[in-house]
Amino acid sequence: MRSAKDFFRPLAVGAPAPVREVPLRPSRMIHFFDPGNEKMAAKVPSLAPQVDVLLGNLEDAVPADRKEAARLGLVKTARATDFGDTQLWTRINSLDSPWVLDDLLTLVPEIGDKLDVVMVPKVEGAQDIHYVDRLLAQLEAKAGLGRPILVHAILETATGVANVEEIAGASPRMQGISLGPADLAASRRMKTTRVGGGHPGYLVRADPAPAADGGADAPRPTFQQDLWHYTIARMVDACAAHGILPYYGPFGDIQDVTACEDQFRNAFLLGCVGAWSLHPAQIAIAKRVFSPSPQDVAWARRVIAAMGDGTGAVMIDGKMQDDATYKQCLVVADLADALAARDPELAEVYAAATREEDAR
Ligand SMILES: CC(=O)SCCNC(=O)CCNC(=O)[C@H](O)C(C)(C)COP(=O)(O)OP(=O)(O)OC[C@H]1O[C@@H](n2cnc3c(N)ncnc32)[C@H](O)[C@@H]1OP(=O)(O)O
Ligand SMILES: CC(=O)C(=O)O
Ligand SMILES: [Mg+2]
Repeated sequence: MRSAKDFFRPLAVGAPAPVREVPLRPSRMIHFFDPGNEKMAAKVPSLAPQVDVLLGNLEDAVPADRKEAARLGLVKTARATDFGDTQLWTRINSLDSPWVLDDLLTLVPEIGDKLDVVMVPKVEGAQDIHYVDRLLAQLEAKAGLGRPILVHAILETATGVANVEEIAGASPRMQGISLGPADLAASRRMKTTRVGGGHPGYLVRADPAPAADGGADAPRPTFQQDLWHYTIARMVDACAAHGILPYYGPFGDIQDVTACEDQFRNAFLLGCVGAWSLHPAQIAIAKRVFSPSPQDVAWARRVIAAMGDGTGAVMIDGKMQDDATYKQCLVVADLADALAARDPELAEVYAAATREEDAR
């Protein structure tokens, strides 16, 4: 293991210094597009102002015989597009694939100055991050880049989940982790064929009713459970412990916008900052879910104002507030401020709700 003293030294002579804090830029939706698909790539300039992150996908969903076209398409799109303050990410091919080396050897020199984050699939442990970390440093030095490209890991193997804490802390380059429910299900030999979401067979059943209410013959309600709760919670803790950001990944049933919203909201409430959008229809869902509600923002701001220096206890509308609720409210209010800085419409919605709360 590297000494803590060396952790923030560049891994190659001439490479930019590692970041000390992950930049908290809004990333409510990581919008996937296939850069080799000309129709999709043509939509990038109009999508850029609508999303927080655009991700050129080179891995799964890109056919094997289109890998090179996707890589070159990403170079072309990145060069031709003004992304404004929208981030540009890429998902490279997996580290055991025949394409990943060329992905990195092409992208860093060609568009390294435009790439914010490289997403690495099927990460199994710290060793995978260390490999990418050193290679990126060498390539950044060679390309003369002035800032480091950050790294995002997909949690999608059983071994990766077992090692999630060491992955989260493997490098100052680590920006965040996304849940990859499809590959993870396969790796664990789960018996679901969906991309994320629940399964009607994964449930608990109420006890039989008392004899007076029909006993064993009475219907027994069932309650569907969340297949992903354990993994998301573990991922959130690992990320929070290492100061990086957790994300829910993809929801494959594009037409089921209701269940998509539920899955995203569960992740938001548990601590995730965003999710992937695979189709334009999922962009608005992620934007809605991962922006705190105006009522929650107004309430949080009211508690913060009432708590002064954040210590002690006060009563607001019959509810006790203290140092801990103050911190909870700061999470919501700080997120709202960051989103409002990027989105004037949202800023106005939050301001109006705050005025209304203050007037009560
Ligand atoms: C498990 C994982 O690894 S998940 C991550 C990997 N998967 C992906 O990246 C998938 C990305 N998404 C897609 O490939 C597509 O959305 C699909 C295949 C799911 C559906 O595509 P289509 O059948 O074309 O959907 P649909 O007909 O509804 O598309 C409507 C329009 O949106 C466009 N569109 C669809 N998805 C996207 C996208 N992600 N970005 C930009 N435009 C898109 C289509 O090109 C189409 O354009 P048009 O109206 O000009 O013809
Ligand atoms: C996200 C992803 O890659 C997966 O679910 O497999
Ligand atoms: Mg996957």
